[in-house]
This record gives sequence, structure tokens and C-alpha cells, in this order.
Amino acid sequence: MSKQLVGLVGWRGMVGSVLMDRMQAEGDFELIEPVFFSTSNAGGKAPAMARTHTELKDAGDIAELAKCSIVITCQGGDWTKEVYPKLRASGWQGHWIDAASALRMEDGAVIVLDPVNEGLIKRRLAAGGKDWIGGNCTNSILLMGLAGLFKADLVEWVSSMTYQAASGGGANHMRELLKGMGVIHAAVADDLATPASAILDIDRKVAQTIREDVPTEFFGAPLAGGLIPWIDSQLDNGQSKEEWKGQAEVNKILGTDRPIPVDGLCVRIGAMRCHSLALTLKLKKDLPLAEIESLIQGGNPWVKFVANERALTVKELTPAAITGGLDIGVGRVRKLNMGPEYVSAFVIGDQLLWGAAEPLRRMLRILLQA
Ligand SMILES: NC(=O)C1=CN([C@@H]2O[C@H](COP(=O)(O)OP(=O)(O)OC[C@H]3O[C@@H](n4cnc5c(N)ncnc54)[C@H](OP(=O)(O)O)[C@@H]3O)[C@@H](O)[C@H]2O)C=CC1
Ligand SMILES: N[C@@H](CC(=O)OP(=O)(O)O)C(=O)O
Repeated sequence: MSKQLVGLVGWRGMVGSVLMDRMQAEGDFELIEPVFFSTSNAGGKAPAMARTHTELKDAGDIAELAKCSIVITCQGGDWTKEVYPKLRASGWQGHWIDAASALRMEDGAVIVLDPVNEGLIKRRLAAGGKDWIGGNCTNSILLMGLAGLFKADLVEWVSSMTYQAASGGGANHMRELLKGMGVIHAAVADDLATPASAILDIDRKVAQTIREDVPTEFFGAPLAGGLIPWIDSQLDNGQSKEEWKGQAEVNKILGTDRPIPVDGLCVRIGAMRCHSLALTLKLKKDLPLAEIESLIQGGNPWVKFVANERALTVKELTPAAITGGLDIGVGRVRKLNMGPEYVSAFVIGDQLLWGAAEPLRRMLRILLQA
């Protein structure tokens, strides 16, 4: 049987590169006939995974895109908004898999996170669904970590305080964070090399450097040595767009009839690519802690449950331990003073993997098996 023609757009960007790595690692390219597209280098050489279509196609060429039975894009929302309507208007009936948020809340689109909503995906596929959109990274990580509690329909509401990495903004934001770290260090490098230097003098110089010299072009405020308690645009109700996505996307992914309230504050911190969430959950009933832990552990094979002990937590539940892998760390699970149904949890994951690339790759596999 001939292999399906799969168009890849946005493959050299940050999310796209992680997707390419994962597709190679999992042997996905053996199963498809890839066609690589570019917005900037049509006619150039496609990457080595291309076998027959070795030239880059123009990502604005609707007729070329329409030859593919599946298009996967990590190119970004602007490109989606420009090209998707034209492609569908041309009569194209193929499957569209997209990392960008542009189509996420459209009625016909499913937000894909198959370890959590495989049933919904399969139902929509059987009903003729064609649009498969990756979720917001923070929400995908939250749901991957606590899938066991959601599957058991135990969650009454979630308060979600996030600690989001620089990579959520893109490659330039990661660079700006690192430059800022370098600028701060350079300002006090000599003092640090002198053990007798006064820490308050060092601190004064650092504070001044953060205020005056740390680059802010991409984040709009100094991130290195600090944090930024706002992510994305401002809505009229006082939420940030990132905070709004919490309830909207979590409920769409789960396909709930009655929305589970999800709200909290989203904060950018100086981590590179791991998003974390400090969660307060109100459960629908008072369950023994051991049962709650076991439900979380059984949520999916990627949950790395960390017992609520100091030594284990500081070793296992950090960006240093989690970055670059598919594990979703879950820990700090305990009952809170507010009452027996109130439980805390800390969830951490690599936002470029489960938060972006992996759900798309797995959706491709689901389509190839259908
Ligand atoms: N960043 C994140 O954490 C997440 C992002 N997403 C979504 O994924 C989409 C893509 O995001 P992201 O990967 O961060 O975007 P990037 O900016 O890294 O890449 C997007 C495109 O920019 C072009 N580009 C221009 N200069 C360069 C360069 N020097 N290196 C690589 N590519 C370059 C490439 O297009 P071309 O090859 O055609 O020139 C590339 O495909 C967005 O819609 C975003 O919302 C979703 C979840 C998380
Ligand atoms: N907004 C997220 C990253 C992202 O791309 O989100 P979305 O896919 O919902 O636009 C962050 O900054 O961490």
C-alpha cells in the first residue's frame, strides 16, 4: 500500500524541531511520505528524512498543500489563519494537525491529548472530524499530570498557579533569558571571585543591573533574576489570555458537560523549557490520601509520581530532572488545612514535548492507524 503524503510545515522552528526529533526517534518517517514546506526557502533542499520530495515546497502554495492527505503545522497562528481557510475553501478534505492556538476553540476542532481524551478523538474521527489542534502547553501538562483524578470524575475545581519557562515565548525569549543571566553575572564577576566582598554590595549591583541592563526586548520586562506575573494579552475581566485558556481548554479537552472551574495566575519564570504548576484541587469527596496518590499514579504511563518527601522532591521534581524527557513529574500531594477535600499538587513537564510536539505526533499515528 502506498504511504500517505504528509505535509510538514514549521519543521525547523522550535516546536517543529522537537517534533522532527521525536518523529525520527519513533520511526514515524518510515510510515509516511513526507513533503516539507517552507515560508522562506521554497525550492531549497528538504531535510534528509525526505525521500522522493527532496525540494522544499512553498508553504503558501494551496495546490501543493492540497496534494497531502495530512498536513502537520508548527508554523504559527498567523500562517494558520492565512492558509487554512484557503485550503479548506479549495475543497481539501485532508486532516489538519496544528500546534497553534488559532483554531483550538472552533466547534469542529478537537484539542488533542490522547492519553487524556483518546475516546473523544476517536468519536470525532468516526464522525468525520478533520481538525486536530495541540493544546496550550500549561493545560496539557496539568491534564497529563492529574489525568487519574479527572478520569475518576473527582475534581470539583482547580486553582492553578503556574511557573512557566522562557521557551513558551519562543526561541528569542530563551536567548534573552540567557543573555540576561550573563549580563548579571558579568556585573559582579570580580566581586564573586573575591570571597571577602560584601554580599550586600553585590546585591546592590545586581539589583541595578536587573533594572538597567538586562535585555527586555522580547519579554518586555527583565526575566533573568526575577519573574513576570503576566503571560499573553490582557482580557477585560482582568485575566490574562493564558489564564483564560485554563478553564476553556481543560474543559474542551475533557469534553465536560458541566464546566469544571479552572483559574489562577500564570507567571513567567527563568526556567528554560519546563512549565510547572502549583495546584489546589477541591475534590468531590473526601478520599484517603493513599487512594488519591494511587489514582494520580495510574493516570497514564508518563506520570512520574514523587512521594511528598523533601529529599525526593528537590531531586526529582525540578526542571533539571524533568527537562528533555516525556515524564510528567507529580508530587507535593497532601491534604490542605482548608478541609479534607482540599488537596495540593505540584506538576512539572517539558513544555516542548507533552506541551507542544508530542500530542501532534501521536495524533498523526492515530490517523495512520485509522
Ligand atoms: N513555543 C511554545 O512553547 C509553543 C508553541 N506553540 C505554537 O507552535 C507554533 C510555533 O512556535 P515556535 O516553534 O516557537 O516558532 P518558531 O518561531 O521557532 O518557528 C516558526 C517558524 O519561524 C521560521 N523561522 C524564521 N527564522 C527562523 C530560525 N532562525 N530558526 C528556525 N525557524 C525560523 C520558520 O519558518 P520557515 O522555515 O518557513 O522559514 C519556522 O517554522 C506557534 O503557533 C506557537 O503558538 C504551541 C505550544 C507551545
Ligand atoms: N503561551 C504559552 C506558549 C504557547 O505557545 O501557548 P499557546 O499554544 O496556547 O499559544 C507560554 O507562553 O508559555
